[in-house]
Amino acid sequence: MDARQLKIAAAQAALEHVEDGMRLGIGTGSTADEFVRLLAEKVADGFKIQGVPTSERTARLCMELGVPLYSLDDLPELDLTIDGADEVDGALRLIKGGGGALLREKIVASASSRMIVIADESKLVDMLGRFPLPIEVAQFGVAATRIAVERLASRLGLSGEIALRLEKDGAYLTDGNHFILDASFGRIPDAEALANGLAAIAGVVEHGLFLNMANAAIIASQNGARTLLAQN
Ligand SMILES: O=C[C@H](O)[C@H](O)[C@H](O)COP(=O)(O)O
Repeated sequence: MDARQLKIAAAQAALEHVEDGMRLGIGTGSTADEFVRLLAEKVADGFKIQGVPTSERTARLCMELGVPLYSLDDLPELDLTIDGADEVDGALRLIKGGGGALLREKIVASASSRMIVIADESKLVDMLGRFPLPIEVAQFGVAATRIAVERLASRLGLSGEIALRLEKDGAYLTDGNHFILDASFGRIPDAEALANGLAAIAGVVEHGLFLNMANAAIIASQNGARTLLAQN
C-alpha cells in the first residue's frame, strides 16, 4: 500500500464507528479528506449523519461531495469526531495543526463524546516532538508571544527554532485569522507541563498538543489497520 492507500485504510476502519443519525465532527487534513470521501459515498447511499467541519477546507470538500453540514452552534454536542494527527504516542497524546486547523479541531473534539484519530503508522512515535509543534497565536504582539514561548521552553529544558509559519504571500493565517508559530523543540518529555505553560501565555490562542482527548487511534500499516485504545 502506498501512503494514500494507508490513509484510506485508516479512514475505512473509522467509518465502521459511524452510526446512522450521528452528529459527527469532521477533521481536517489529507487523512480526514479520505474519510470525507468515504463518508460521502455512504451518504449518497442514504446514510444519515449531521456533520460539523473543523475547517473551511473540510467544509468545502463536504459541500462538494454532498455531506450535510451544520455549524457547531447549531449542534454544540457531538457524538463522535474523526480526525487525523501529525503525531500520536502510545498514550494517545497528539500533535495536531500541521494543516493549521488546530483551534477549530480542538473545539470540535472537546464538544464530542468521543474522538477517534486516523493515521498511518509513520505518525506513531515513542515520544511527541519530532513534528514541529504548531502554536496558534494572536497577530497582535506576535514577537512578544514568541519570546514568552521561548522563555517557557527554556524553563522546561526545551530548545529549538520557533518559526512564524509563512506562505507565498506572507504570514500564514488560520481560519480564525491568527498566526501560527511552529516550534521545533525535538522530543517533548513532559507534554502536560508544556501544554499548561502554553495555555497560560496571553498571546497563545491554542496549541497543537491534544492530551486526554483521543479515545482511540486507528493506525494503518502494511499489515492492516489496528486500533489503539486510550487507557482512561
Ligand atoms: O491542522 C491540521 C490537522 O491537525 C491535521 O489533522 C493534521 O495536520 C494531519 O494531517 P494529514 O492527515 O494531512 O497528515
